[in-house]
Amino acid sequence: MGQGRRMARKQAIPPPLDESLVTRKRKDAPAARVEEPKRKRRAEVRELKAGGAVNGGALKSKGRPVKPVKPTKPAKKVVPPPMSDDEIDSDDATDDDLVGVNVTGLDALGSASEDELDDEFHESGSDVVDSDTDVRKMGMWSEDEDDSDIEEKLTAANIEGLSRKLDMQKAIEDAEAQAELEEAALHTNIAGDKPKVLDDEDDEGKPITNLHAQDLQLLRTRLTDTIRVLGDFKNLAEEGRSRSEYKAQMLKDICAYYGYSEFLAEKLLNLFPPQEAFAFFEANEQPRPVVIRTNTLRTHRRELAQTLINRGVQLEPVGKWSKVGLQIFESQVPLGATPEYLAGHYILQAASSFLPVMALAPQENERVLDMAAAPGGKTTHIAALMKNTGCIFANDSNKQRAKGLIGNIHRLGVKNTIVCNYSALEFPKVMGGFDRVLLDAPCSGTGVIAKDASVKTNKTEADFMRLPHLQKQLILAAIDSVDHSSKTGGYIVYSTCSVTVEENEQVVQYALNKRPNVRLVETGLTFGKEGFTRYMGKIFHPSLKMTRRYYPHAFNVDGFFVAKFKKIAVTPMNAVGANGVNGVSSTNEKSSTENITQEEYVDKAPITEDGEKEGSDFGGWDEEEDQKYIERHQRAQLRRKGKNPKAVLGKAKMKAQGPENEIVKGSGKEKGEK
Ligand SMILES: C[S@@+](CC[C@H](N)C(=O)[O-])C[C@H]1O[C@@H](n2cnc3c(N)ncnc32)[C@H](O)[C@@H]1O
Repeated sequence: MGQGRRMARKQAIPPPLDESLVTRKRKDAPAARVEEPKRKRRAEVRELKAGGAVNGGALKSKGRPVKPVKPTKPAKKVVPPPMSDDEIDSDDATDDDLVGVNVTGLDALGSASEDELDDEFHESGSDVVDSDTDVRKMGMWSEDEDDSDIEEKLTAANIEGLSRKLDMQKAIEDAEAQAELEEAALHTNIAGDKPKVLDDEDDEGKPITNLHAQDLQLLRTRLTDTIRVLGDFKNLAEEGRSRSEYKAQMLKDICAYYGYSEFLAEKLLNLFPPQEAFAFFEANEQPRPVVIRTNTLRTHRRELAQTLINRGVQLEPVGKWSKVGLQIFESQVPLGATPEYLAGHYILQAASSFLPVMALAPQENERVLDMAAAPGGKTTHIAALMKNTGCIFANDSNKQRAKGLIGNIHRLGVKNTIVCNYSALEFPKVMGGFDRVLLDAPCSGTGVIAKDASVKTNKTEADFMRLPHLQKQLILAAIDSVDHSSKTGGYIVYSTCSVTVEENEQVVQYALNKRPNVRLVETGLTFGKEGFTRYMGKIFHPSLKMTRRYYPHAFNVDGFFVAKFKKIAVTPMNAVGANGVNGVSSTNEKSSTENITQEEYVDKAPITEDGEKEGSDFGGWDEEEDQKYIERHQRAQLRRKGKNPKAVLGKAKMKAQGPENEIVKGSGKEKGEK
């Protein structure tokens, strides 16, 4: 996605990322987005009022039918969100994405008027900006306060103005919504007992082809009516109409209204009950909150927050689940060009991108492989959690993207990482024996449609054959690269920014089938929906419950999937290179893992959030550990040359220890003696 699309979107004040909506059962689909239809309806009404004809042609299923709603007041002096450093994780990402930051000339972040902003800034300024010394004296975030204190104080420090604004906004929105509902009830059949779902033909029986703004609103009404009927079919369905008729109608309307290809719309629709599907499609029309991740190799979150607040950034902690994320509400400075950004104190990173790394829970001094690493959002997070110790191999098959990865590694002060440029399929032949492996796989990007709307139409059936095939081969390579006997690890995390079952549960099931030496384990993540154990006639291993799904409508984060495996034995010889076409067990098939008892494996190394660090800003090297590796390498080299490592290295060691040692420990000959 180029910058243009992103820049064209105004970032309204987003709701906070909500991990409180933890739902263990898919059926408990949250009604969290009940507000959404209202919002959309309001947007349309505003368009209609403004006389803005919405592109009727879009209803012929081209592109997005609803133009982005312009803010009512022009936004001034506010700087928009730059693209995330890790933006568009899908493999379709272009080099533009690697630039990752937006320095100048961007649209406004938020739609508040200058006056409003001035007020807020003054407000926060009186608390924070102008009284820097006071704040520091008070210790906005003292070393010993607990997390909740920290979050409360951060919020209190800059959010007062914001919350007043939100209150006002909410009051206005509520009033508008009420008026609209009343207006809508007059025009539509919503108020009726049994909604008569609209036909595709006009009164004269001719097909309605060229729909305009009003039609679009009617289309939306039909969509919501259809969903209502599907939610209570027995009582609300019209006589003689079947459930599948209503479903087909819903699919058609989703394609027309949101601009999806029928192929993809159906795939996504099948993931949810109708009401939740609607919430998902709606959420894909809204940008996700802008989030930055504090680079704890360089700074603390509280210091970073303080500095950014002083620069006019309105922010708050991303949620209790992360100690390093900050959600940005508004900014008067370009977030991709602040001195702190350039000094590597933070990286722009979607909140959901934190999750795979948190699940991986890398430990200090481990050897970690990041198989598909560019542009490095997750690699640099791993490095921070490892406090720059141990060794990370950050691999990406795309050389251009690997350059962006190197850039981020340098900017963020990562010093324990080696970048390599192989197809990850070549692992473990290139290298194996890792304590942990992250496979953030190339995917279709159906979780990030809000960022890249082209996904709506450019994904074909071929993509959903090609990508899962690649993902399945990659996951086997990831498993085979891990050292099952690692004292601290032996874990593999598989993640995608897609929500399709083909790219997630089916890939995981394939891995379980082909590698009986791995088990799924809990991700350790505190929120997220359970992965599917059944889907459209397919049955997956019950442990798939331990995988986690993230949706924009449920948690206000990008769509994501995270699975964590523990490798418990070497890969059996007969499993190596196993190349089944489809590892998914159908209702009739028995999974090869079904008969294996599911022992419980718990990653004893907990997710060590990197909010607090001790010692130097740059972690440090473990000299002793390094020495061991250097010596091992030297010994191997000497042996290859046909020399006796003991003799050569022993001599060198004595020399290094100084003349006294040479005399004492030597062969009795003093230095210089022949
Ligand atoms: C989802 S993105 C990775 C994002 C990255 N983990 C981050 O957090 O910044 C997927 C990456 O996989 C890379 N890729 C695609 N096929 C690959 C392969 N066969 N081996 C290694 N990398 C591959 C793409 O170049 C792309 O950079």
